[in-house]
Amino acid sequence: MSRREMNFVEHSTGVNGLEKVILREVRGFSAEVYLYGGQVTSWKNELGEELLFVSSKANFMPPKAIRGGIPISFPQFSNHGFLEQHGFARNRLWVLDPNPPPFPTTSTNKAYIDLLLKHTEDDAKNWPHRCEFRLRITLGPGGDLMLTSRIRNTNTDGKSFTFTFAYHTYFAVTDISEVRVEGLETLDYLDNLKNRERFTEQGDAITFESEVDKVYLSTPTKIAIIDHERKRTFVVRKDGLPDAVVWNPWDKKAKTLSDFGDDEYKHMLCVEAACVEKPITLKPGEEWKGRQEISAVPSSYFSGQLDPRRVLLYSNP
Ligand SMILES: O=P(O)(O)OC[C@H]1O[C@@H](O)[C@H](O)[C@@H](O)[C@@H]1O
Repeated sequence: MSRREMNFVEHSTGVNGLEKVILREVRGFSAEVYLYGGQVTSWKNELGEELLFVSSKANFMPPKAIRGGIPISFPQFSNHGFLEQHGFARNRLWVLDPNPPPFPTTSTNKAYIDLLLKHTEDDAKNWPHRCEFRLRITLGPGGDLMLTSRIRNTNTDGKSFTFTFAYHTYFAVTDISEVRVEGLETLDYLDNLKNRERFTEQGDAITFESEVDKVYLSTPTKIAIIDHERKRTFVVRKDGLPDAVVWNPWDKKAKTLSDFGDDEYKHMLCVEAACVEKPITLKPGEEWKGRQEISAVPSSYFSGQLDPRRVLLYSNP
């Protein structure tokens, strides 16, 4: 199919009648986004292989968040505050943004949508602020998936607000015990399993043999997740998001999650571009931007560095 005939953006109905949007690119890549949560729930390569994990037990039913894909933690990461766990953005109905402010750079991407989350009077009871959260989700011609969040303080009472944030990305992996994460070695992290105590990561790349729930601090902008068995490497690139959360519930915790299969921990790993340690403060009228771009490449392309041809070809803004 030629690029001109292609339907890059299709509006459709998903599980339980929830509205979703399918993004497609010419070579066969696709992604699905639910308006509920403003949440990516599928990202497939040109062979139709699913790259994100969504639990077989996920509830696609408000008010619970969808377990898998890319939920958004806002305005509170996890339980680091007095709001509901991971904030409210992941269990609100977003709307299509009819008139998003332009991005400073022009791009020829066609498979994208703009979503908007407006803070309701109801939400304001728990979080007494006004804000506009604009989310652009783009599927690039090379299959890369880009999420850009623009959050603006629209308070009219002159008050600033403060938030923490994460793109809670669930990557699909073949076997967690054969997975390695590169880019976080020797960094400091807060261990959520040890009262957020601060430690320093030792040695080599990170591997997995038990529950992990860590917030790595001030990480490089590029992190690689290597799935040895599938010979696939996910590359996470991030901007405006200094931290990175790594989470896998392992067997015991998995059993306590009602929307997560007992053995599913073997096939997922969350690596989350985040801003946790130093919350962001916005004055009225100010805007913050945070961006995550993920790509999946054959592992042979990755040897400590991204393949330079891909970087040149697909580094879209
Ligand atoms: O079950 P939830 O609310 O989606 O959270 C899942 C996990 O999300 C991670 O980001 C947190 O670090 C964990 O502490 C938490 O358990």
